[in-house]
Amino acid sequence: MKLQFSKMHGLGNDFMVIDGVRQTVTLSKETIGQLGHRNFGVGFDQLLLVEKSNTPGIDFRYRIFNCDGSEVEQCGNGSRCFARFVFEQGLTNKTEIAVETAKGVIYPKLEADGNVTVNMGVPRFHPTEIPFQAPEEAIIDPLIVAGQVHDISVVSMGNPHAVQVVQSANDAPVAEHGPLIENHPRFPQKVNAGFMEIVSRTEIRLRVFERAAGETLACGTGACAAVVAGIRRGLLDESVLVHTRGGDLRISWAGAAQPVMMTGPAVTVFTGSIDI
Ligand SMILES: N[C@H](CCC[C@H](N)C(=O)O)C(=O)O
Repeated sequence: MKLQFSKMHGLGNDFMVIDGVRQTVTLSKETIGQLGHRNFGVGFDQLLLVEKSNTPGIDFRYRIFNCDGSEVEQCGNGSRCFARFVFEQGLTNKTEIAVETAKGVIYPKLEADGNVTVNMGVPRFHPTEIPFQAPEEAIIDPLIVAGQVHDISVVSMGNPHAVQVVQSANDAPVAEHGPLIENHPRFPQKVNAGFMEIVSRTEIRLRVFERAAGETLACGTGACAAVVAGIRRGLLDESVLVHTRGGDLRISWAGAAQPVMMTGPAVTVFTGSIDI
């Protein structure tokens, strides 16, 4: 079968985006892993699958697979690319859409300046919603990593995040501690590990060691989780500029029970096809 796709990225977090509306797409975990391989396949951090939705008021279904083939609940940088893809491909003429994911509905909007703003939904904090093994919800939890106690903040944006504050994002032990946090036994479904440097109350630098993908140049849900964690810790104001290695995101959160808003770019690199 010849599979049509677009190769896209959001701040260097890159995606293979597939139209599952006009194509019949059935991909095994193994096939996705092969497609995700950067030498033997297309190469991507995540594969994004566009599907029809049968839910009234919802425009599309959005499925996300890490490059190892594991299906996950949410992808922030991918949501911006998703919105650009369905518009560019003529799957919709709407610049503001409702998209259902494995955990909730998000609302991307194509802005006139070329950026995409996404209502990423309400963050969750209870251990059972992360999931995370802890007796109760807390703003900070101690986590032993490499024999040292690290103060983390757990946040779910649909997918799980463990965020810590570091003096310098550039010097943070991302390669060493990222995998230890990702695979920590207190996270039964593993976790994305964020390393946040507070530049000011309205600016951070962030690196994220992503679950099943390793460190990416940017992580949209990671940026949302980091800003929410910083606001809950009293370190950040409502609207924050997030510097990632791939570029900048604007994240804002008005507090409990409010959605997190994310604004950033979405780029189509090329369109192609591959026989699978
Ligand atoms: N690796 C993540 C999924 C991709 C999230 C990231 N690419 C984003 O932009 O939010 C996870 O396993 O939860």
